[in-house]
Amino acid sequence: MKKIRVVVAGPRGKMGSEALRMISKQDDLELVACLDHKYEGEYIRDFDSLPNINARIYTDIQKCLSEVNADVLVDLTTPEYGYIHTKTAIENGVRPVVGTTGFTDEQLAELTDLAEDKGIGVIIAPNFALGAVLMMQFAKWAAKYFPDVEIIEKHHDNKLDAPSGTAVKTAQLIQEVREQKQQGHPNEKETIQGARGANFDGMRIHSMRLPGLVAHQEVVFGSTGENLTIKHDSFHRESFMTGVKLAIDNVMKLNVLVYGLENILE
Ligand SMILES: NC(=O)C1=CN([C@@H]2O[C@H](COP(=O)(O)OP(=O)(O)OC[C@H]3O[C@@H](n4cnc5c(N)ncnc54)[C@H](O)[C@@H]3O)[C@@H](O)[C@H]2O)C=CC1
Ligand SMILES: O=C(O)C1=N[C@H](C(=O)O)C[C@H](O)C1
Repeated sequence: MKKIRVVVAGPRGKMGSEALRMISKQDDLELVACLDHKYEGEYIRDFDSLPNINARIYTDIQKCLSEVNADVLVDLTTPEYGYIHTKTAIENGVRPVVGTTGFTDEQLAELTDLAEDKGIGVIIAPNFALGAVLMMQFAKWAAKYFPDVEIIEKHHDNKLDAPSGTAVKTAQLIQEVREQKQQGHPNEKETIQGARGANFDGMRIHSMRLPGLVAHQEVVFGSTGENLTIKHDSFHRESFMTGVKLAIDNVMKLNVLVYGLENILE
């Protein structure tokens, strides 16, 4: 069996280290290298907290991709470097699977065009947890009938981007079906700036950051005399790994960029 040769960017992070553990258990995946911003030339096996894998760490993506003959780059880093890594991977014919959130609309559009030009598969998934993907789909369905909606996302306090990628993707999916509407009282005024949350096409997104949280979201719909709440919780980062594996397998069959795991679920 030919194994898929994978590079992981961000191997010491919360998600990256979980991805290494997942990859180490798969017969059809091989971790061939990692990208970090330090520890050039060291090996994953030398870190006590990481699985015993004989993969070298590179700090220069160009050098890494020219030496290791990778099929897929899994990026779990930061918005700034995730974008650079994704672009460089596409330019080098390596298929990116990107969990990193916080890309701008312009960056997503540019990467979409680049993938199309090169005819290369890319998956950018703001959330790899299957339950979260279903939560977003259920919210899209509900929004056809309930145009009054607010999104509350709750994350650990080491998160760099707000709102979360999942909240933005949820709002985008809702926007596709929701009748355009400015919610709340037409004359409402914030006496403290930000009190009503971020405004996405008239919908409000509220971001909580607290120690102890992992990744949680509620989509709350309001109507006369009733509320509907669609809720998802990730209590452990293992919850994202089924989706990461699915994305690695599927990106090998694609020749365009897809944004959201729902596009590859049967
Ligand atoms: N799509 C999904 O299902 C999920 C996405 N995420 C996203 O994944 C990203 C990472 O999240 P966490 O693991 O929680 O963060 P983290 O802070 O634990 O890990 C990020 C890692 O990236 C590394 N890094 C920073 N600059 C780098 C560079 N230039 N090259 C290589 N590595 C670099 C850091 O050293 C760190 O180890 C975030 O954008 C987060 O929003 C997180 C959870 C699930
Ligand atoms: O940073 C995180 O932790 C997460 N980020 C993703 C997001 O921004 O939606 C996915 C998940 O919510 C965890």
